[in-house]
Amino acid sequence: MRIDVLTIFPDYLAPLGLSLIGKAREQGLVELAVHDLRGWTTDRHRTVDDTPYGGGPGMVMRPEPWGQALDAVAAMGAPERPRLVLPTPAGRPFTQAVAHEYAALPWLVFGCGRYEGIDARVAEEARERYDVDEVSLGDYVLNGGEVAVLVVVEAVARLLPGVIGNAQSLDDESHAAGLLEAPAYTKPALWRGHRVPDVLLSGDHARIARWKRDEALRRTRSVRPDLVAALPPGDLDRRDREV
Ligand SMILES: Nc1ccccc1-c1cnco1
Repeated sequence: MRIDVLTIFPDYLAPLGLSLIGKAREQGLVELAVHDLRGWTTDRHRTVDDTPYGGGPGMVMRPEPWGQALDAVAAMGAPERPRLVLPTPAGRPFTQAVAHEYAALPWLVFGCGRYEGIDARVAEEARERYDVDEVSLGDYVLNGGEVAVLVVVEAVARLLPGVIGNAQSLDDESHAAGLLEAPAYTKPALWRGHRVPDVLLSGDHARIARWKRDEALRRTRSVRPDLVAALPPGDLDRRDREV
């Protein structure tokens, strides 16, 4: 997978060179390039923002540098047509399902907005050369898209074959099968008066699997009833409904 990131703060993306992603890059599973948007400005002050039409506080990112930058990046991998991912509070929710969707794509280009956002015509015009996707990580406000890109890249890259050592662990994680994962424990069996649930020390794999399923359901019902409601009807058996 090829990943390009456009930002006015390239150093913010430095963590993508560490551990998991760093290893994926060494293994040639991910090819990453971070581009400074100011490289496509033409004035002495390398201006990327301006006052908003219609008034209002703050500044908006100018369309010209974005247009030039997106032209240049699209040309780097032509004739492939990349997915342009624009993190924004006004986007569709980024979920594990979207992470899987992205992991199946050959080329992701991320555009990091700052200030009050990017001139709306940029996403509109980019549709000529990109499949454009505006995504939100949640209902809160960040100062820019860079941290959102770090989250999305990690969530996607770890799904690529060979990046995570034990692919099995991907199946048991929260959101993997639409439920939150069961509580996890390790040694010692007794810690400050708190014991590990006996079933986990029983060696009875069928009972352990059932306990994990029950706990996952119980936990999901408690903190994310919306996930239980969204499960396909066939996913919950009669016993599940009694948990
Ligand atoms: N608040 C933001 C500001 C700039 C770019 C993305 C966001 C964002 C993405 N998901 C939630 O917020």
